[in-house]
Amino acid sequence: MATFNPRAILAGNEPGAWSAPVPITYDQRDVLLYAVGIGCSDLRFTYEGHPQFAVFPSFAIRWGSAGLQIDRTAVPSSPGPLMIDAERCIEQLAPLPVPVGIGADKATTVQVRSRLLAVHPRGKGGAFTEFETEVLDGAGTVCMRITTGLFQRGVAALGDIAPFEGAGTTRSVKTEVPQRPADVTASIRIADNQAALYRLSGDYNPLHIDPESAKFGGFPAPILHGLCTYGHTAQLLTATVCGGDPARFGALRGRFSAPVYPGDTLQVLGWQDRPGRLTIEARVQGGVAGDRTVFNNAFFEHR
Ligand SMILES: C/C=C/C(=O)SCCNC(=O)CCNC(=O)[C@H](O)C(C)(C)COP(=O)(O)OP(=O)(O)OC[C@H]1O[C@@H](n2cnc3c(N)ncnc32)[C@H](O)[C@@H]1OP(=O)(O)O
Repeated sequence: MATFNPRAILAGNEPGAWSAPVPITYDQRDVLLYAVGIGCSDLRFTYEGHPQFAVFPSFAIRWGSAGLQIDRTAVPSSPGPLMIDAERCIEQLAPLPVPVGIGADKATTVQVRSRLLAVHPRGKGGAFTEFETEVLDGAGTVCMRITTGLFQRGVAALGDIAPFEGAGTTRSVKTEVPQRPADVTASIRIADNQAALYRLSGDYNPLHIDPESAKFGGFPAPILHGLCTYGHTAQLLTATVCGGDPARFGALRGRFSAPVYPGDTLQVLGWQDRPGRLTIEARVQGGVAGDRTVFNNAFFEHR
């Protein structure tokens, strides 16, 4: 029977060691493809000839846990479609460098390092694992700080995993949505082929395209990447709250509380809870899975 001891790595509930930084290179095509993958239509993010062409801040989200060699004596795994994205936070400290063209010679390079933050058992034989990632530009400035939360489902049923004690300090937050009407609302229909488009940014998990994999994962149809939901939420908030200015994006955190399907209409609601910060929730009405809250325990910080 597999046993896990995250305490061996997360002694005193402190984060694990940082990985060695890994270089990651991207060009304008990667930036453009990501922007359309999250439903952007603002030319600042979708046209390299725009005078304020910029990398959309959540572009970095794909690098969560980059560089980390995961120790499987500490972190349970669940195979393929049974592992799902659970939470994310991205904090922008400085803009990501903008590549000057398309092709390897025009690409820009950042350094990315990660560390393990926490591993905790969750009911029904599941586990919740969190990592922290930093993205550094060529001058060594930390541009982005990312927290990645993954939910390993069904590990007990699959691997008969012995109960284990959690370790580390979670970054999860609980937020209550006010009863009053939202101060900000924005919505977008997720295109039928959005997951097929988003996966071209590098997340080829078949859960998002192959009906058989979706069935194995317990879903009636392929579900949207959590990071695609996150990106849509981020771009709607940037457009609505920040006038489309990426420099005003501070941080976006939240939990993927229920799956989104291509064809759903995503509605993002925000309640100003203090200057520069909104409590956020995203909802879907109807569709394959009926009315549901799909992104909660969430906030957006802006400048
Ligand atoms: C590689 C994959 C890529 C992807 O992109 S996957 C697509 C994006 N992700 C999703 O669509 C996930 C949507 N979320 C869900 O379907 C559900 O959400 C979960 C299956 C993750 C969990 O649901 P359930 O098993 O019914 O859990 P519970 O009974 O509601 O809660 C059990 C404990 O787990 C915590 N929890 C629930 N959801 C999450 C989450 N998303 N992230 C972190 N923790 C979660 C709760 O708090 C609670 O814990 P406490 O008993 O200690 O209170």
